[in-house]
Amino acid sequence: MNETWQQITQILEKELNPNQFTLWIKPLHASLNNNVLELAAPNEFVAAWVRDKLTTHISQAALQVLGSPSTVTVRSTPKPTPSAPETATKPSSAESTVTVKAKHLGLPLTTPLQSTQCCNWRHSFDDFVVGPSNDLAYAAAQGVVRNDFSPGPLFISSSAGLGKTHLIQAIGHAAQDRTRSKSLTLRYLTAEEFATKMLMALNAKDMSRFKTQFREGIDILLLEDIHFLQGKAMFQDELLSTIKALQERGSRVVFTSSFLPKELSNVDTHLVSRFCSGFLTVIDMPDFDMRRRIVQHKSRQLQVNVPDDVAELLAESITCDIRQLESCLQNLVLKARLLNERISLDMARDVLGNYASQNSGMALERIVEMVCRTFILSPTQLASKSRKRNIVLARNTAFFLARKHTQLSLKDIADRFNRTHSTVIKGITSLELEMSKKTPAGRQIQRTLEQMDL
Ligand SMILES: Nc1ncnc2c1ncn2[C@@H]1O[C@H](COP(=O)(O)OP(=O)(O)OP(=O)(O)O)[C@@H](O)[C@H]1O
Repeated sequence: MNETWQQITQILEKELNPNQFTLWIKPLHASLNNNVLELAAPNEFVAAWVRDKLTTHISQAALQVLGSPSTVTVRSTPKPTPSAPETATKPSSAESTVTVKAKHLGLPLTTPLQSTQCCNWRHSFDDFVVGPSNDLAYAAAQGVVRNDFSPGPLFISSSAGLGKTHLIQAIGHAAQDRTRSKSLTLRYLTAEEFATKMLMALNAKDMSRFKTQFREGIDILLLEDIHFLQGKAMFQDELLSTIKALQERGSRVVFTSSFLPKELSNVDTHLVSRFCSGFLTVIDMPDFDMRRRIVQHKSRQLQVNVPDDVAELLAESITCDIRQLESCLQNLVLKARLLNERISLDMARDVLGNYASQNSGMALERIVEMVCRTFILSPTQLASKSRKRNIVLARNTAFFLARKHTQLSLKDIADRFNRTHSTVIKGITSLELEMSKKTPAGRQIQRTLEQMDL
């Protein structure tokens, strides 16, 4: 195994930045059993970080070396935590197909792109901090699990990093636990993967199997990022038929989206009407108290004691994105551990310096100024009709930030840039798609967004 692991680490060394490689990959020990790459980390903190951030990289490197997909598990050596969650990332490159007993009622099983076990959910209801901005979404998600909810779909919408994936995974996690002894087939994938699977079925002239699998074999369908299907009529038609069939057989359907159904453009009106036929819920920006509780909750998960004044500073500074709040806390804890020092306000200020300071009531002009400075453009170029790649990317970034950091409606943003409302939605969707695929371009966009000093 040593030689195989060495080859895998050589690939990772080229892909990751040197700090990441030294901090997270070098301390790992590996063994390979029955196609499971078992990694041992020196402590739970490193294990959790690797699990959360690097499993996809490691799986891909292992695939290159081994020639076949393997499951990656990460545990800490001194104190193994059997209940620690494994890799259940948003299914950006892999679909989770969970079949509990009575496998698909005798229907053929699909082969997941990556082997994921039924307990590989990364998020649960227990990890979710509830407050005024998300209590309705939380209650609705629990209603889906208890099956005491209206038969229509649940539609969860929010801007980036506010907990959609967390909640939809919590539904999968809880539904699976709850129905362990019964027959239940649960499917979790992104809208983009739905489209890809459909294309593959079309190419293989095997649509009847695709239809059977999606329309007849599923008890709970969890479909992420439904807005990715805007403008894709063929997939929308198929999804509409799928939803109708699932609802007729009493299955539950949950969607996440960055936009409300009424905001979606180029989506069939019948499909929009289906989205609206159940329960629509929006997750808003968390208030200060909730952000502080999230920091405290995540600190307990990381088994560290973060002083109240530090928790308050982080909660005051990062206001619009829980993903960034979490990442900042993890960096702070890491720094304290590496330096073997106590977490202090000074250290927190230092770490916060690497993050965009945020202000939820920010003016659009400030966003335009920052985007222009970052992309080296003038405001006129930004608002121009140019389709040059760099200008389009800058414009989409401005749309995304305006949506996230201002109270402006999509129409207001469109007017400001002399564009239509659907162009703004298309621009935001295209940026999110790149980021969700974690392509080099997507990662670059993510980094740019994090570092923009708004
Ligand atoms: N209420 C919450 N309590 C605890 N953690 C949360 C909460 N909301 C979000 N998070 C955490 O914030 C991070 C980002 O959340 P998540 O991935 O669910 O966002 P999202 O809305 O799906 O974003 P995107 O649209 O970019 O995919 C996750 O690590 C998640 O666990």
